Amino acid sequence: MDRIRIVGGRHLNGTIPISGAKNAALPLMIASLLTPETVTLKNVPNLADVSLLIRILRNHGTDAAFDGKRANGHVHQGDTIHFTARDIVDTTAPYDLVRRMRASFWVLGPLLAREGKARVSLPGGCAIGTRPVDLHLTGLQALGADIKLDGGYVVASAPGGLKGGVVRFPKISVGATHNVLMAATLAKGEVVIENAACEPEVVDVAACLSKMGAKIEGAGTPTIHIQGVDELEGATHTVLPDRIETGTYAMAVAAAGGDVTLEGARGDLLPGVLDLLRNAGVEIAETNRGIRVTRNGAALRPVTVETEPFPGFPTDLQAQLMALMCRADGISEIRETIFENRFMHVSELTRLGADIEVKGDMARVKGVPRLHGAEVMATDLRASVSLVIAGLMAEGETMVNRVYHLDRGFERLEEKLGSCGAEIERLHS
Ligand SMILES: CC(=O)N[C@H]1[C@@H](OP(=O)(O)OP(=O)(O)OC[C@H]2O[C@@H](n3ccc(=O)[nH]c3=O)[C@H](O)[C@@H]2O)O[C@H](CO)[C@@H](O)[C@@H]1O
Ligand SMILES: C=C(OP(=O)(O)O)C(=O)O
Repeated sequence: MDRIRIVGGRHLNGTIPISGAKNAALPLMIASLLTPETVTLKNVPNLADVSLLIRILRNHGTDAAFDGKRANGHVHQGDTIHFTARDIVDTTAPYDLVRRMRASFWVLGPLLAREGKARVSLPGGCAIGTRPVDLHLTGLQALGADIKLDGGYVVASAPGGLKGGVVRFPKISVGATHNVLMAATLAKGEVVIENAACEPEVVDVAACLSKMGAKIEGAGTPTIHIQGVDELEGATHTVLPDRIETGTYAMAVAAAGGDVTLEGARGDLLPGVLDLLRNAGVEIAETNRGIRVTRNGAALRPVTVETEPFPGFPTDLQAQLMALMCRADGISEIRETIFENRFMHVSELTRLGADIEVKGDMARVKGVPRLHGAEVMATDLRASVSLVIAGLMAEGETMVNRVYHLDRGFERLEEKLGSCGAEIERLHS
């Protein structure tokens, strides 16, 4: 298993290109199941999750063709991939593939909408809570699907096609919104989704579906109206920049000190996060190239924040913020409201000398004058990168084990940080 070695204390200076968003690319790829024509996606990040989803889609009959760049082995910033699901050859998404990644469960809605049936294993993904799928299932049932659970699989059918209806989610779910939104595009009649997720990735998927001929209004607000159509066609769409990668590198620069431009980043995707960092003493400027993050010696002020659905502070940046606040000048309070078990980085940060006390969903982080390098273990995707951020601040060497979690969501992390002056390397074993 690969490991990442970091020697802390180096400032970061230069430019970091921001990749396409993993959490938009995955549902966009899945949306290609809705049409026999080609959906071309540009700016697809080169991540383990993307490769795994390509395997899953190929299993359903999708042809995934890369533009020449990747094939020639050149360094690239964003792949262009053409997805063509001319015929769905298999409506089963097997356990062995789906268990490794949460988003793979979202093939359920599109397969059901197009083929009238689907058999999809219950999903995996980051182990950050129980992560039920009840909202996905009741949402599809409201569109007329018959759903049974059989041996760890969701077996869904709608032989006459899905129909219009009102789906009112009792709780906001990004994945259930994606699943029902995609399914609704081919329903007979109008579908209204109430209490929908407003995340930019939902808006990006809706934009691509609209280019494919779907009739959608209200994406990005809590109420989405979809007028079902008989069929969808091909389209070309560019994946939006990754706001979680953007926030992560902004916090890395804040942690290490220095001056870095996050190229291609969009400030409008991070409302609240940039202001929170400014209040903590980090200089942030939105420029025509992206977002410039500067911290030159100023002390970090502590923060009080809780995670919330968009436009609130994202749970996917909670671990990174906690790492940063380990060196703040005072006590921060960070509350995790989305996932009940998303504090697994705390014990690893403690190995580096952090002073963190957890009570229920609240972490109280008392800033310390220094962190010191140690051997730590990555437990999930965002927890892993929080350890990298802590390693950049720590004195001496930090070794992050189990970095396969990182490769699910961060493209060329060592190269991006290394090119700005970080002492970081991947050790293959
Ligand atoms: C691939 C992807 O895009 N993953 C993101 C997606 O995950 P994911 O789509 O799995 O997260 P959800 O928005 O669905 O989860 C939000 C909350 O709703 C609960 N819930 C969800 C579905 C359901 O049927 N029943 C239920 O109770 C979950 O347990 C959680 O407490 O949104 C999360 C919240 O922004 C992010 O942290 C993940 O990075
Ligand atoms: C939790 C995440 O991913 P997943 O939903 O695939 O587990 C994430 O992207 O931070």
